[in-house]
Amino acid sequence: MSRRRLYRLSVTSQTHTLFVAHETSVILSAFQQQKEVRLKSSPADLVTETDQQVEKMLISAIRRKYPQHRFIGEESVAAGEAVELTDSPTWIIDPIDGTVNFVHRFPFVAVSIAFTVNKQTEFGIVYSCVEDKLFHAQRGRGAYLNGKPLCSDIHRCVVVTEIGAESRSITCCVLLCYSVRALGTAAVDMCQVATGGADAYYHIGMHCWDIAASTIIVLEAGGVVMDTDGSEFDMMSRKVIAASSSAVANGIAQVVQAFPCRRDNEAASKRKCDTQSERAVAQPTACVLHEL
Ligand SMILES: O=P(O)(O)O[C@H]1[C@H](O)[C@@H](O)[C@H](O)[C@H](O)[C@@H]1O
Ligand SMILES: [Mg+2]
Ligand SMILES: [Mg+2]
Repeated sequence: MSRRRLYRLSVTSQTHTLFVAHETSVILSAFQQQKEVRLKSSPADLVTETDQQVEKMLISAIRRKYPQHRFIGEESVAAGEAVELTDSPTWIIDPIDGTVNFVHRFPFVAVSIAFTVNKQTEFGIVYSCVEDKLFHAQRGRGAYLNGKPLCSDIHRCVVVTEIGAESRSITCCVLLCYSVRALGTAAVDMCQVATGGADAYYHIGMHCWDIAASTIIVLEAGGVVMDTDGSEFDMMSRKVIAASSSAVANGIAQVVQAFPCRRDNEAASKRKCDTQSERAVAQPTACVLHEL
């Protein structure tokens, strides 16, 4: 039987510095510059040349070391590559999560990288560039923020969610007795659950590359992740609830009003036409949010 290669994520302060220096200097230097922006699926779903440049840099750097590995990259998929998660070692990359923020210089932009083998996430990294916060986790070895262990214990009633590119279909509901926050980057939004800064995060319509890394960070910090209907989490379903406990997650699942959302690993052509039908089908619902 082939020896299963063990992949270790050794994020030392030196790696942190390396990671920061290498990948995000491009993002940080472009952050203050004028940008050439293109629309993708909606006015809340943008791409810049920096998104594409950083994804190319990451993939070519990893491919030099691991030529057999596979990739699911947000901008490669946007350019027509299929989303296909197999048992092969696979890197799931969002080069800039929070591109709308990046374009508007709203200081929450992150690089999100997850690594899976046999469809199981081995480690995840979310680097919030402007904040200089490196969230990372390796399966079975805990979750960390800038080298310090994370624990998602409950103390507050804060829910993080987003009304992003899917805003034509507002997955909104009556969220009683919660304070609601949204940072504009699904990856960093979800990491707030791992820090204990939020009780829960939920989203319908994001993509696997938005949350593949933050999912393992929440789990390794002691949190739970599930589908918005309370069933088992499926990274390709574009529906997620992350929470500090099953009780909180199930409480959110009871009030989230889902809308139809084509899976990430559906054929691209099907995915596009369904976006149109999703646009037609889903009606914005009244959203009543009660502050504490
Ligand atoms: O396109 P990027 O990588 O910026 O990811 C964002 C999505 O575009 C939004 O729809 C979604 O609502 C989240 O904001 C997510 O972070
Ligand atoms: Mg993203
Ligand atoms: Mg992105």
